[in-house]
Amino acid sequence: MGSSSNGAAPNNNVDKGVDYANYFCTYAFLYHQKEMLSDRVRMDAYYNAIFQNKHHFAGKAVLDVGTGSGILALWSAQAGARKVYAVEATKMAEHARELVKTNGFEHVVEVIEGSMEDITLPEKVDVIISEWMGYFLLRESMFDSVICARDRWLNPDGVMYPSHARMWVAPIRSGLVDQKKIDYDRAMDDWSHFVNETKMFYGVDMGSLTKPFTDEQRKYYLQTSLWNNLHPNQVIGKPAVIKEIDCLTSSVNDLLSLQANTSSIITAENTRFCGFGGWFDVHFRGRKENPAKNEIELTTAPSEDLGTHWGQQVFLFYPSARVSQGDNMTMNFSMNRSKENHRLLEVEFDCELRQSSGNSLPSFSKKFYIE
Ligand SMILES: C[S@@+](CC[C@H](N)C(=O)[O-])C[C@H]1O[C@@H](n2cnc3c(N)ncnc32)[C@H](O)[C@@H]1O
Repeated sequence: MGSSSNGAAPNNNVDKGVDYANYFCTYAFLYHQKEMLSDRVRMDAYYNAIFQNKHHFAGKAVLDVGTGSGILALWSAQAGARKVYAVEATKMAEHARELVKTNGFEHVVEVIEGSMEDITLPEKVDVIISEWMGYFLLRESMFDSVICARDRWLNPDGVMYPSHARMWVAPIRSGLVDQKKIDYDRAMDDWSHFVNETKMFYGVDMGSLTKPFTDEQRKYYLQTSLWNNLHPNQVIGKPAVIKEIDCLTSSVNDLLSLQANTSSIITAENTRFCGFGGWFDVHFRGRKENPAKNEIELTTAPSEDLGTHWGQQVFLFYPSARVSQGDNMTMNFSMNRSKENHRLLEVEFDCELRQSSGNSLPSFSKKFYIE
């Protein structure tokens, strides 16, 4: 990432072996690639973005950052690309190479096994395509690698696929808030029995470990965000955008620490506020000088029919609070990367609820881990 021109390169000191074990290794399995390839919302969005905008691909050089099975590289070739460089860090590159061969595009797609940050291409490219989005958009921090690729290899008039991204949060109701408290209480009851029995039967007092065990369980059950497929009727307030990203210009520095002050009007009548749901969308718009003919959106918002494998991240507040239509929730949102693992995130909400009557409830805040 050394040649990044407009962003810091904070991950130069990441141990590659540890990063492989923690992150890349799952992508080497076909079952994991299949999960992404079976996500119809994701597949349709990328497919339509490419085939409804063939003018961006026909006769062009394309770079697919993190090609996985090679699907986006193959579609780019089918849409008429002159050359596609398909870069993949894991051994999945071998399967991608096989698919390129059996689908008859060996003369166009070159699969390169290696990390995007380390490899060299013989030319600059007209298009960078990548499916880099993690849970709540930025988990996995893979967009860093796309930024690195863009700064090194994209022609000055090149286009990014996707071109834009947004992060959203909204107040929600969810029965999970009670369930997680019950699970936590059970785990702590079980610990009490365990301490008593260990003392009684084996003569050792484990009581001094109650505090660290409590911290551990509290983090797991009450302070870690959850994957969930929310139904739209669980969203009880107006969703708010907390971050907008222009993939052509944003830098790694822009993503290291996010802050947003925003608010949401409660839209549901007399209900429970249980926390926040978070999701993202990405857009394929080309660039101003070379726009898409058909703009495509890929959204991971709560949906009645087809969800995505990203679902939504749910941040639960216990106990829940009664809210009513017209109440105003103000939020101070911040998000940082975990110090232990730059691919994981820590999120903090500072909130205040002003009721439609004019009363303000005491402010509340909570920190969550996205693991
Ligand atoms: C979310 S998957 C997408 C796979 C495929 N493009 C698709 O859309 O089905 C991301 C892929 O990028 C690869 N990857 C992530 N960071 C990379 C990097 N810095 N260099 C090369 N490959 C990378 C992962 O191993 C994984 O296979």
